[in-house]
Amino acid sequence: MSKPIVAVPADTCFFRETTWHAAQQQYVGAALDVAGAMSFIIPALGAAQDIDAMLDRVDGVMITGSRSNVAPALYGKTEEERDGPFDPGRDATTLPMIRRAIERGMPLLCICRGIQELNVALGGTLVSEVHELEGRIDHRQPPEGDRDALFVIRQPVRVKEGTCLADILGPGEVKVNSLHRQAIGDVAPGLAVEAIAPDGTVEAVSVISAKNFAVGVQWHPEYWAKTDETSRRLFAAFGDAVRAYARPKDRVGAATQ
Ligand SMILES: N[C@@H](CCC(=O)NCCCC(=O)O)C(=O)O
Repeated sequence: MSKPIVAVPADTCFFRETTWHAAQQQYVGAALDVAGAMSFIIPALGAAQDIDAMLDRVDGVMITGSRSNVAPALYGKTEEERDGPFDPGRDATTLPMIRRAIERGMPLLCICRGIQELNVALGGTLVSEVHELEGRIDHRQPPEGDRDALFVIRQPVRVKEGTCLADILGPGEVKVNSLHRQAIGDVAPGLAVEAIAPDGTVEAVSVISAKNFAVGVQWHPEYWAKTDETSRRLFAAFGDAVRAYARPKDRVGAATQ
């Protein structure tokens, strides 16, 4: 059986005087090395693309983190300067892809911005500048250091009993990294909260009606997926789901050879 393939929606980036559609090495590398899945990076071109035609050709969807934020208008909020930076092309691609992947029963892993997109896609809201909210801790990346320092494993989160995540990680406390200014506000109907930070910030959710693995995490399991057991287990579970989803299609392929 060839390695399964996951769709990875790109960020819109601008460098060398032009626009690129890109995904970071840490995500596609963890998908290949730990989940055992190849990545098709999907341009952030929104409705101009046939989402179903793309999903027909993959075995799962991984929504990555990004420094950009979901447009506030998508969750009924008036836009403020502090809500940016934005990536409307990514929003226009990820939100319909998330909804369609769930409807089709495809494995779905949403990371950091990805959990925020999952929540908005299903009707929830976000809060900005979490660290300024009463009783909340600072979830932003550490103020300095190299990339390893920014993604250091440092924050406790509690995985709730009886959840999808508890089946993968075990219930109780795990340590994660944290690099986000926004967080889930109103949890979307159809999402179950699976893990929370000590200040009550939602750190993981799952799709209640999902016919497959459909999990969002606010932290970054991709970064230490090879060496951190909590991170590794999450990516391994995603890979198992993607391979199981691919198997029937692989048999069809073999049958027609
Ligand atoms: N922009 C959102 C989501 C944060 C996120 O995905 N961070 C990852 C970026 C880290 C990096 O790649 O440098 C928020 O701030 O909440």
